[in-house]
Amino acid sequence: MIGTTQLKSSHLILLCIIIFIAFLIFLVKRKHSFWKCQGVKGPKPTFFIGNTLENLVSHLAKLHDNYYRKYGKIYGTFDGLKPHLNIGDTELIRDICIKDFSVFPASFHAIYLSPVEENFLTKLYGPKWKRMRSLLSPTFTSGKMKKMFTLIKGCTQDALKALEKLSKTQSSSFDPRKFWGRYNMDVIAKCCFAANLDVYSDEESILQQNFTKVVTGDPIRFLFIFSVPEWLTKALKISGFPVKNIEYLRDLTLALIEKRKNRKDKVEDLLQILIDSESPEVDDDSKDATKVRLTSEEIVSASVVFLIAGFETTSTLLTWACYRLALNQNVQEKLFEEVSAADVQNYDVLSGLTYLDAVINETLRIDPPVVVFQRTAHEDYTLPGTNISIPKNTRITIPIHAIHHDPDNYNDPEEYKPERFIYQSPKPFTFLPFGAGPRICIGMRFALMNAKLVLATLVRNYKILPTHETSKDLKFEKGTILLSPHNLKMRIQPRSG
Ligand code: HEM
Repeated sequence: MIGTTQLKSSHLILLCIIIFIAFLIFLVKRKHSFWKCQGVKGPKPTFFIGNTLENLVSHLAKLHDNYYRKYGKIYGTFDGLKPHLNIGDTELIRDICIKDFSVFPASFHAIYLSPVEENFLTKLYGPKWKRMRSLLSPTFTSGKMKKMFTLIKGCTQDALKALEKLSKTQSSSFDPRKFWGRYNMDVIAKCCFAANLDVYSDEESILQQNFTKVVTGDPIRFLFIFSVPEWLTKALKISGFPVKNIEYLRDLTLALIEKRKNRKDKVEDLLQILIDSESPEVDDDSKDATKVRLTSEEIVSASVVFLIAGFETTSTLLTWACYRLALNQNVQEKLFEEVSAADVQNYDVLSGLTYLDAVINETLRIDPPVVVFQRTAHEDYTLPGTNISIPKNTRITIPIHAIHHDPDNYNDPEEYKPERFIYQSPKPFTFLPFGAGPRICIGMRFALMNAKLVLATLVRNYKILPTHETSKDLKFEKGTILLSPHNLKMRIQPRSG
């Protein structure tokens, strides 16, 4: 009798477990049929985790290039159970980034944020973003860029000295990624933190170590945040960047701000521009704009975000420019002709060099340093001209690399041809290295000025050459949204002597 009762209750438990598992499978399958039901193609999601794993095991550029080729300009993926839409259609990109910006005001999704990160421009949206963006935008006008040009010229001269040393070594071979990383750290340390670092020495100062930790980040942590549901990162309090190192930079900047307040002579750097910055406050309820300044804490956040957003992006651009010039000696010679006949140390002359501009643009097209950018829907939305509807909080990815390599957008997209930027302009929303719309990269002008100056200086003085180790079929670093080449080597040869 007892035996039969036990058997019955164990059967009941087993039945409950089976029903529960069946219900779970049904629920997951239903969630994962979201795109199929709307006729949107895409890679098959893995049970429960969706397409998150692919982000970890392959590089984002290659992954999206494959999806784009296979499924077309609109494809659906899943972050866990959450639908994620990927859009390469230029009309829809315009709608999302500009026309319906109010529906898509945020870029990378805000998750758990440490106090300094809370004011990062990249993370803000709505009125807070509007205010911060309008306070920071005047920092990058051409007048301000001209003022900072002298400071960057100093960094370029130091880079030239380091290259001279390098060219005297037997192999004169170097890792461009490492070299441009050092150069760019020097630029940002001088412009944002008034710091003189000995970047070309092998010993790292404590400040440099902190910079390195903040900019290198942790790819696994980043991808985790990028891919998993928001509640999980919030619950685990996983912030995007190493808090201890960010706090070190905060204390340094706060001390600098105090010091600057008591100084009569002004230094022409980004930090000073931020301290001096004034702009009409954006107040949706009032038509009377009042002048406000950035608070010290906001200046700290701006300096740190400029370091994070500007450091590896610009050095990646310079790395690819060297690679493409080394493999395309005819392009390099044409560039040499232009820059050797011009006073590249003059801001206006440099800005007017058409071939240099085309070389930089073609490098940004073929090897965009940032391979995707994102928006998040803050309301339910139906994509114009389609029957595709997305719920509030859906993330949208714009696959920059895939768009730049689409033969519908560029003839012979795999060929490196700077001329294509001289004789015609790209079709709207097909050239997106700095994103698009009101959230377009705020540091674009600074990055271009910096990259043009140092590249022109390099090409005037040295020939960039491949080594036997320079592969034509490079591998990329995984776990990053940057297009970082893996294990790249290059050689330089002085032009004179
Ligand atoms: C070649 C160099 C660079 C590239 C390729 C690049 C690319 C990008 C891209 C793709 C975005 C996203 C735009 C969007 O969502 O529409 C972005 C945003 C941003 N970038 Fe850059 N960037 C570069 C250099 C810099 C520099 C030098 C700085 C600062 C000094 C900077 C600061 C920022 C900031 C603060 C944002 C966020 C803007 C906002 O959300 O309002 N970037 N960048």
